[in-house]
Amino acid sequence: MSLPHPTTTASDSSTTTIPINLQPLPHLTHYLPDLQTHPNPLNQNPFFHPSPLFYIHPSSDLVLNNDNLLAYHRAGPRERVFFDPPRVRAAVVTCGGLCPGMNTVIRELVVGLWELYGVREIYGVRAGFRGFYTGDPVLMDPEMVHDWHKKGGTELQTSRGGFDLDRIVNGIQDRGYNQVAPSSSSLFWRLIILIDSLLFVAGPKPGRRSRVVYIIGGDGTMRGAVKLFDEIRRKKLNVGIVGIPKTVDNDVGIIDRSFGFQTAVEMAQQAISAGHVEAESAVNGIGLVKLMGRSTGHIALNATLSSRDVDCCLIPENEFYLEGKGGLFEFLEHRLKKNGHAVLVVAEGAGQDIIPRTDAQKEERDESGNPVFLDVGVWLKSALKKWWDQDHPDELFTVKYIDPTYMIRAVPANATDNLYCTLLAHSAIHGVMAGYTGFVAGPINGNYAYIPLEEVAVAKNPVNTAAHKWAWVRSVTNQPDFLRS
Ligand SMILES: Nc1ncnc2c1ncn2[C@@H]1O[C@H](COP(=O)(O)OP(=O)(O)OP(=O)(O)O)[C@@H](O)[C@H]1O
Ligand SMILES: O=P(O)(O)OC[C@H]1O[C@](O)(CO)[C@@H](O)[C@@H]1O
Ligand SMILES: [Mg+2]
Repeated sequence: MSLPHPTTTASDSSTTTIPINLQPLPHLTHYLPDLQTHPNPLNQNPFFHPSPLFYIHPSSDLVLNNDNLLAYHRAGPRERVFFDPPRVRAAVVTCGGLCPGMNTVIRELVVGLWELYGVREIYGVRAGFRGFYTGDPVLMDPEMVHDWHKKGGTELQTSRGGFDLDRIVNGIQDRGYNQVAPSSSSLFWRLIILIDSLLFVAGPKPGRRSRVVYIIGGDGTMRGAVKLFDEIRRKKLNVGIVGIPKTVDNDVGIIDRSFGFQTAVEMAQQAISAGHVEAESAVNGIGLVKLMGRSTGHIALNATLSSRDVDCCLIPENEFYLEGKGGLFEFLEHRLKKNGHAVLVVAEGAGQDIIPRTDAQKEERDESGNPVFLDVGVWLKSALKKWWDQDHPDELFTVKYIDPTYMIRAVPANATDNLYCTLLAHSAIHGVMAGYTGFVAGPINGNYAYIPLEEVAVAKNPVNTAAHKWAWVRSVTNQPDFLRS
């Protein structure tokens, strides 16, 4: 199959022919045509000898997305690389909320760059995008990061807001980091790096340093990364930009799922079990568990399916109502009569349209511009009590509200997510080294691919309430569909 053509055709030995649209992927040579290539340093690795099938060849360079029949370049090492590893200066940054596995991705980027490609200058940019123009970067090596995969959070710190494009690009351009890291903080090194920065600004010539920037973050971060990439391309800078999608909510589209999501679902089981125990141990007891999920209910949905203790799962994609026929109160009334207790799981973004709020509350945004939600759990608890007191003033009733919010994301990744993070990091490294830029590394139908950043930044991943998985939830819970008849 010939790859440079965006549209090709694949046919099998039978009669069907499927048109395949190979998504074009930005490459540094698109605006720096004279870049030199080098043999992949993996050829010189003393510990393993790449077999002929080790490198991705044009004939195997394709991952098909079954959902939209688009094809993407396959992730993996290429025979020739567009960076001279000893002259690479890499930066890693983490943005947005926490997610299990962030530290694993950082660790694997450092170890992979160091061990596989021989890169020795790997900087951690502190506290999100703003770290490109404030504070000191940290020089990382395998020894420093060796146990980071066992830690929750991000050792580099993270933040929301602070996306100042000019200052970020200037930060990268003027060497990126205004302070030399500890191991090279002598005046001599400062001078060398200053000269190097001036040469870098002068243009990409053989022997000059190249930058690669690994940006770990969610949908907002990817939108910022697109702007950063566009500006870097406009300025024709020899800087590779790669995004690694991170979102505990699993709200980034195209890829199969985001790292840390499964760990979060696993952690959510503890909250649901506690809600179940509390509910069962009370007369007319309700266990109400709020789980993360700003605009998507994937955590609530998956936690419900795995737990089987849940009577009703409320997600942002499926509007619900409280009173009247087919409403939540009527359903709970039946469940309490039948079982004596009920467990309710609600995603934090659910019901936001029906919670009363002031005009000021409607306008409230966080530093990144995301809407600030009211607490659906607190509101539901109070609404449930009011309803019961009104309809059953003489009967006992208890609502135990459990809000494990940060507990499900501020933990180390589980084994599956750790493996996933490793593959993501290595995929990202191979792609950048091969000269690709402005892309995201991620799995599509189980195969790791390189997807243009622009596509990922706009691709959302809502729960499809018309699809099988939501029908499965409803068959497990038998909850109402909340479609007013
Ligand atoms: N449209 C945008 N353009 C440029 N930068 C953006 C944009 N949206 C968000 N950002 C920046 O991206 C960073 C992270 O964004 P945000 O806080 O929305 O988190 P996120 O990446 O979506 O992660 P998550 O929602 O999973 O926690 C912030 O520094 C924010 O300023
Ligand atoms: O970390 P913060 O700013 O409190 O944001 C919490 C939000 O981050 C997320 O974990 C990821 O977007 C959401 O589920 C949640 O609404
Ligand atoms: Mg987000």
